[in-house]
Amino acid sequence: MYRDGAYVSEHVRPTTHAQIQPNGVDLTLDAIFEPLEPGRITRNDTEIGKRQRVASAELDRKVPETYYLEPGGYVVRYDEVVEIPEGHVGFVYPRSSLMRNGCMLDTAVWDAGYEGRGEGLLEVHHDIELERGARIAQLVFAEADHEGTYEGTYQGENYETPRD
Ligand SMILES: O=c1ccn([C@H]2C[C@H](O)[C@@H](COP(=O)(O)OP(=O)(O)OP(=O)(O)O)O2)c(=O)[nH]1
Repeated sequence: MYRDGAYVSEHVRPTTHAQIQPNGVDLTLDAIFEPLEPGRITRNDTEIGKRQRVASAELDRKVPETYYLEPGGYVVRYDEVVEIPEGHVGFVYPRSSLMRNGCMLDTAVWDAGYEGRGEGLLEVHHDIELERGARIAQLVFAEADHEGTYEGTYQGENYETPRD
């Protein structure tokens, strides 16, 4: 069974009322990165290739900061710290407005016990303007059996990353 948005919001911080949806909680955009060098995935190891943070558009000196993105693949970091409670698995979907504008978010499985500010792959098929702090995704929780809890590489990721 999927949990309701109010339950999910107890595990996402900070959360404003506007982020709480009937079936989940919207996640907002913090930073955007562009992969620069090849990464590597072997049988025993994973290496994330060097990447560069995308600067916000200087055009019009928009406040809050706004990113103007041309077609390509970008890695986005969400602003909220997410905690996946035991007995659950998390899934992130794109906000439909993103999709309707010709963009897509590709996401993987969010494991029970994971805590951090996660990332997703933003596919831009058509130029788009995204404000930093805009809602771009929605996190939902499904009840799930599991053996053990998440203890991988990304546990606690970006926890301390300052929001500059
Ligand atoms: O779209 C996603 C999906 C998952 N995660 C977070 C939550 C998840 O629990 C963690 C690790 O994901 P995964 O287990 O897929 O990572 P991995 O590549 O297998 O690395 P490791 O084995 O070190 O966990 O990353 C994200 O930030 N974005």
